[in-house]
Amino acid sequence: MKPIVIAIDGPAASGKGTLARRLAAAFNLPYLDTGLLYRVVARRVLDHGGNPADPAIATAQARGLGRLDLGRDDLRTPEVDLAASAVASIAAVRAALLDFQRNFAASSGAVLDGRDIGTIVFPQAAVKLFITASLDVRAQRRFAERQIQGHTATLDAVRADLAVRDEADRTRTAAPLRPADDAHVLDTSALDADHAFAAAAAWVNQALAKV
Ligand SMILES: Nc1ncnc2c1ncn2[C@@H]1O[C@H](COP(=O)(O)OP(=O)(O)OP(=O)(O)O)[C@@H](O)[C@H]1O
Ligand SMILES: Nc1ccn([C@@H]2O[C@H](COP(=O)(O)O)[C@@H](O)[C@H]2O)c(=O)n1
Repeated sequence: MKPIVIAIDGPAASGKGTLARRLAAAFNLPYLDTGLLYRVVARRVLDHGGNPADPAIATAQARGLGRLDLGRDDLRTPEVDLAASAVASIAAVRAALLDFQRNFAASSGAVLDGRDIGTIVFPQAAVKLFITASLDVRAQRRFAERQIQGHTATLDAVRADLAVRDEADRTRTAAPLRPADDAHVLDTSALDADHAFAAAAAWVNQALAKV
């Protein structure tokens, strides 16, 4: 198969990562969760006692990011959720992370998920998907996930965290969250993961038939 890039964007907990991992396995492509990059930058700023909204501090941490940082097990806390959204609104942080994302797909193609993959990182991607679901459905899914992991956050707190991040991600000046003009939009509010995968795989096969 010719290496292709599959770009997947959407709001928090919409199911991007679940879908991206399945597509990567099915089409034999490497997978990058780009949210992790912003989470690592945020984690590093917090570790140094810095303010995630401070452009100089956040950009310095983004420039020093290493591949090993992505394996940290302390990147998915509520504190890091909000700090990641803060560092992600800084244009210089985003610029510092662009090469990493593009290099990731350079030799073999890739599936990447995030907020600006189809609009900024890979505007020429062979397939662009925008995965969404209602706030209530996303909150319920994330809440259930966090309960299994033993977290104590309430459903209301999880919903509030998602709403705050969505608003910040959609309204920022730097690479705001939005579907690319040529993205396939998939609302998974009433779709389980198998049906979401089937719809997305059909779009990928359509695109592959053209390359
Ligand atoms: N179509 C679906 N139906 C039901 N549950 C789903 C579906 N897709 C994903 N999930 C579940 O919803 C939760 C969030 O999914 P996932 O982590 O893939 O979202 P995400 O968009 O990648 O989130 P984030 O932006 O925080 O990285 C997970 O528990 C996952 O198992
Ligand atoms: N391409 C991306 C990916 C992520 N972000 C920001 O990071 C936050 C955490 O991302 P998750 O996918 O792990 O939820 C997210 O809220 C965004 O602010 C981004 O800007 N661009």
